[in-house]
Amino acid sequence: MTTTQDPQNQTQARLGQHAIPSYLDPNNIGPYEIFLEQVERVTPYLGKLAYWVETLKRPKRILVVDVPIHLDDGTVAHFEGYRVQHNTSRGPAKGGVRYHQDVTLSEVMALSAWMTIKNAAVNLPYGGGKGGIRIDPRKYSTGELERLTRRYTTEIGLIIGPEKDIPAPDVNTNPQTMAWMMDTYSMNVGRTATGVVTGKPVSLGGSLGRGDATGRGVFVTGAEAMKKLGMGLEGARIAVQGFGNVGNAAARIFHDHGAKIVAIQDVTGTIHSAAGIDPYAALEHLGRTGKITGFAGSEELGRAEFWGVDCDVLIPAALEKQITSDNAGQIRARLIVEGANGPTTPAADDLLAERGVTVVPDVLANAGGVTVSYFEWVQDFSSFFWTEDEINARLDRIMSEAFLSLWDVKERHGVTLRTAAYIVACTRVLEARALRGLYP
Ligand SMILES: NC(=O)C1=CN([C@@H]2O[C@H](COP(=O)(O)OP(=O)(O)OC[C@H]3O[C@@H](n4cnc5c(N)ncnc54)[C@H](OP(=O)(O)O)[C@@H]3O)[C@@H](O)[C@H]2O)C=CC1
Ligand SMILES: O=C(O)CCC(=O)C(=O)O
Repeated sequence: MTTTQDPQNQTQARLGQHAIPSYLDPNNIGPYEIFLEQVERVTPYLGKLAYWVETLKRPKRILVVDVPIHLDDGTVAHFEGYRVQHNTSRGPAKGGVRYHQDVTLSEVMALSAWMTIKNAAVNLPYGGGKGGIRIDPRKYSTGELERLTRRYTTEIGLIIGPEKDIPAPDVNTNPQTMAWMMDTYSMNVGRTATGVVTGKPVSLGGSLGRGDATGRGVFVTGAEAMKKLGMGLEGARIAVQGFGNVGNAAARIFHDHGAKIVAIQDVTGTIHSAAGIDPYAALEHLGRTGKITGFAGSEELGRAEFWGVDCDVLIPAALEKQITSDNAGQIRARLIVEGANGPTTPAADDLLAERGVTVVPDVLANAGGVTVSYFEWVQDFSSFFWTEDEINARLDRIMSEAFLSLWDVKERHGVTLRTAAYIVACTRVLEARALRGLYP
């Protein structure tokens, strides 16, 4: 643990600095507070590298941009956009772009920092970055979203690029968004630069397998954890929060391997069926009706009831801070596999650990997406494309090996899998920092 005798802490005190940057509200830090707490927890395990730990607490670069667009009615609207490069010690920044009405600087900082940890935990040659625009995209037309995306790309064009920072899809963005970003960046630099974003359509240099990659990684790490816990896949009862890119792919792949999806929650509601929900049919129902509720053979539950559903595995695949000290005690699953970024607060983590619930943390469980993004980037550079079988085989191997090696670290130190992931990732990032040194 860091102490006041620690010379680095004395330096911080002399400078009048502390962990919370002045551009965040100290009384309401937001999601970045979770990340700071996670760094605090890992510091005692970093040995001499703890000397560099302040590096992790401060993002390397933050760009806040104004994104003005013409709406369809001829008026002008301004939106707040962000791109945060948390760390680039191990390579270019890498991470998605989120469109959501609740996006804040603190949230993008946290998401960017989690990318640093995730990329290092699975040993991809990247730092961490993330972007976002504070907008409810459901209220805007396709044309308005295209203008928004193109203007945002131009504004952040100062700091992105195939060798600098490579965006990808996240909540409410998709391959079409990436196609617009790629095209705008390419027009601005005067050449077709497919490697500037990943998660593109396959016909524009995207990779086969990227669509389902995050959900597939959730499945692979979840299945490995089940083996360790002596749980069988056949008939295992799964509850999924969030039925978008990550949640629905994870549900489909677990279903394909004999597990039973017993509950699904999204923004529109919660459905439950002890007999099991066919996720393919639920997806078709969602596409046709615009909501998950009303699915044949299921009953509707209240939002809070979702957390108490009788299940073996819980997959939060929506947003941050969903599992808190208020609902962690109700969770009946033995295993939680975090498809979302930051779904569990540190206080809830402690409660779950006390209750013997195993958590496969976001920085491992949902790393399948960025892993196939890495494959896409490599394919774009070499202009040589792999088959879907090759991609899936490489993805499965990376995810399984990362899980097994982090499980060993967890056993060796007697810590949670999250702390194990942070030990490995922070060590890799800070080793790179120390080797590169400071200039001059
Ligand atoms: N896409 C990717 O490759 C990766 C994504 N992630 C993380 O996974 C999570 C989900 O991302 P992704 O699937 O891409 O996003 P999507 O936009 O595709 O889907 C988000 C899903 O979450 C639901 N949702 C949003 N808010 C709530 C809420 N308050 N309660 C319940 N459900 C909610 C949405 O419901 P509705 O559709 O009704 O709005 C939707 O089903 C995020 O945390 C993201 O950062 C992590 C790694 C990679
Ligand atoms: O594919 C990527 O580059 C990043 C995906 C992402 O945003 C995430 O893992 O949270």
